[in-house]
Amino acid sequence: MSSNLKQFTREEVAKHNKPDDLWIIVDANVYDLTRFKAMHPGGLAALVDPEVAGQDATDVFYSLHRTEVLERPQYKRLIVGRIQGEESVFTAREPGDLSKVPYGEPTWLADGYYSPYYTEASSPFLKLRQFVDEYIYPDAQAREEDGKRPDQKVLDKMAELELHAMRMGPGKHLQGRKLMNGLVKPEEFDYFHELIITQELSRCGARGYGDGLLGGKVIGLPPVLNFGSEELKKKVVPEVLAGKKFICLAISEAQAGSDVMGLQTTAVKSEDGKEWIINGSKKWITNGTFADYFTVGCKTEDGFTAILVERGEGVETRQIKTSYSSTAGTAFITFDNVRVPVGNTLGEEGGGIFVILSNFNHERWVMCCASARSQRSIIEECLKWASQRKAFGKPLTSQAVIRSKLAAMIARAESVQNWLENVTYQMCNMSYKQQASKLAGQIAFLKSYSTACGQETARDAVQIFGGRGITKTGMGRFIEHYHRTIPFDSLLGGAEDVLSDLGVRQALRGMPSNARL
Ligand code: HEM
Repeated sequence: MSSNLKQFTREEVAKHNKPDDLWIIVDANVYDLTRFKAMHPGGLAALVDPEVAGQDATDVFYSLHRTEVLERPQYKRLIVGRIQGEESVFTAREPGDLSKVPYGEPTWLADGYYSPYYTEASSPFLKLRQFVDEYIYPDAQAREEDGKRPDQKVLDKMAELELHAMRMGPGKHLQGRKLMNGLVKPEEFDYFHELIITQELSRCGARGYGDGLLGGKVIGLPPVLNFGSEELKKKVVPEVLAGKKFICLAISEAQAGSDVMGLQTTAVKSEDGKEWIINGSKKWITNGTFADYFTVGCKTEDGFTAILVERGEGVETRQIKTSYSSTAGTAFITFDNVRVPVGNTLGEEGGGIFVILSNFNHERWVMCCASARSQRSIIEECLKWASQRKAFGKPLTSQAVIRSKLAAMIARAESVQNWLENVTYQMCNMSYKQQASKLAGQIAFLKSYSTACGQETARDAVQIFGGRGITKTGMGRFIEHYHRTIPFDSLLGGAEDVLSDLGVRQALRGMPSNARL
């Protein structure tokens, strides 16, 4: 494009400085705004200002607009030429590009840094960056606008790479699958690969959409995979891992959340003993509005039992309006005399607690992966904004208070990522049973620490962005989104305080009886 552009000198551009003949320079490109000026969302006055009309408006432009504004075709068309002998400096990133912004990538991806954890086998996963940029990011942004569930085409594309299967972690369910078009052998796939997948998906910048992308499966399918009958698995697992059907985990209720034993949904056997009859309701169920299957925690004669319910007669789902988008399909669900074959029992009757608890570690660890990556994206936004925004004639970075907030954010994100990688390394080397006993406390701490860090970073980011940090469009849109949705992270999978307490209780249980000061 650059070679075909007409070349102008700055003096030539300066002659076009009237409302009926209005040019400006942004990043070496010459824009004719004569007809656009009346439609400019920032108003006419900003453009006809003598400091702007006919002048180089690069600095003022970038202190008010995101680069992506100039990428929109309707604005690209306003370019009439290029300043002689100059090139554009601020290029939009290409799909798959790594960030060059310091701390914009974890060290294993940052130029010139090393990692003890990532090997050659991890590198194919970089291809995922391009996939996310090309397919997931645009759908995430569009669905964030219209609130609809993720496009089936995106889910199908993810299935082609076996992303749905890989998000369940290493295990038998990967056997015979061509992961990332064969780049990684199923037996080589480990938790670091899964960490990368979760972190790359979180880069879509839309919290609710991330959950809409079969988030319910990550927590709802493991009980079927690990505790379902062969017949049940044969029916459910292939269609869920192909992205064709949604499953969700339905545990919390209006009257009981963290208090799993206080749940009131009941399942009683039919007279012939062949069916469960389920009655009750569930609340805040991710993906519930569009789920085909529900892994439901029920009170039964013997205690608490996990049962798989298929959408059908007596199952009603209703959207809950949460502080994030309806893309996640967060539902209130009612079960009204729902009849389910007894073969749908997951694990032992009365053994539901074990079934549900056995997945908590993995679920919380996934949340930590996402949290660490989202914090990093916020740092990148803040570093860019603070560098390009001028206040009192100087970039925001010249203010010590801004630098101090950036320092705290970076320290938080790096500590979360480094702790996370250490825990991930332990997971790769421990059996599932060892993980359950040795890592439950560590992961609970890490989860509550990550989300506490995320909340502080969100608050600092809003202070750095000012009013834009609470504005849904424009420069601060990702900050507004993050700040609005971050409390959710601190609740799901166990509220912050509950998890910290769990971590301490686990530690106390491990205290040697002969330990004395
Ligand atoms: C190629 C030239 C320009 C284009 C295509 C353009 C386009 C836009 C768009 C799309 C918005 C809406 C905000 C958003 O969604 O990000 C906007 C806002 C704005 N623009 Fe421009 N603009 C241009 C140049 C300028 C210049 C040179 C100024 C100089 C002061 C300016 C001042 C503003 C202001 C003050 C706002 C409101 C910002 C806010 O609400 O925070 N624009 N512009």
